[in-house]
Amino acid sequence: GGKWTYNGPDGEAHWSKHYPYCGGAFQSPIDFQPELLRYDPDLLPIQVYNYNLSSNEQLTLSNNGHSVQLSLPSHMHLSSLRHLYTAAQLHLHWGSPDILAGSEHTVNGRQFAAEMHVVHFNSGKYPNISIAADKSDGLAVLGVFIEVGEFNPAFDRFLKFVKGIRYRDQKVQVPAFNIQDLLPAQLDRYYRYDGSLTTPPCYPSVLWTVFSMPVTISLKQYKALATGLFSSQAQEFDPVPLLGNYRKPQLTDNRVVLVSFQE
Ligand SMILES: NS(=O)(=O)c1c(F)c(F)c(S(=O)(=O)CCO)c(N[C@H]2CCc3ccccc32)c1F
Ligand SMILES: [Zn+2]
Repeated sequence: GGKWTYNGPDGEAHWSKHYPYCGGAFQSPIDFQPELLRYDPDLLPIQVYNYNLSSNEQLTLSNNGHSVQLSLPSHMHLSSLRHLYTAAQLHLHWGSPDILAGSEHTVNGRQFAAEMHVVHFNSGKYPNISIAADKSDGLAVLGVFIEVGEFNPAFDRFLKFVKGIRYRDQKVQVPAFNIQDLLPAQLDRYYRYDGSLTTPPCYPSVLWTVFSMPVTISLKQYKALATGLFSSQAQEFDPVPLLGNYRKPQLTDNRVVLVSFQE
């Protein structure tokens, strides 16, 4: 799509000029404030299928100018939801090298260092993600909060290759690995609400599942993300660092956030 950024004249306050949904209702991310939360005992633990990819498969790691993105094969899917959702890609949102705050969703005002999104589309109803992207039941995204702490070997399976995708539109092939190792141990504790893409075109088409348990990566791993990437192309003169690629929390429009846990 057109050019949009996270700051300046094309920043998020201006997105709705070219992408009307960005100024609409049911936008994401949101702040999970205690008074919005309602426990729902019917929320089952998330079940992932075929996330354990074999290492002789290859995945495409790319810099799309807005994030670092890892393509995911179509035999990976989520099952415990009303429809069958097939994986498409995962990407991250992060802060800056000195400000370790870059998650999109926040918990009672607390922003985590980063956030990973695993994007799936409703393959039971739609042939591909582009068709599904603007349908109200089109997408299901898993959100994972990331804190800085212990080194994370699973994240290093792709973070160690970011040197090869420093500039926009660069891609590298990386050996596949068990994508479930990127998720927190507890898949039964999560926030659930209806929202949108957090980037233009901001379609209100996402069933959000954000795990309450964060994962950790080391400071060195975080810095690889926050200092290693540019949103500009390799041949451009003034390189634009890719950092702070998170949208601020949006109005809740009296939406209820269901939680699968009680304490
Ligand atoms: N935070 S988020 O999960 O809402 C989200 C993003 F933050 C994000 F950056 C992207 S993107 O494709 O990398 C770039 C802009 O669409 C997508 N891409 C999705 C949205 C629609 C679409 C269509 C085809 C392929 C991927 C996507 C996304 F769903
Ligand atoms: Zn995202």
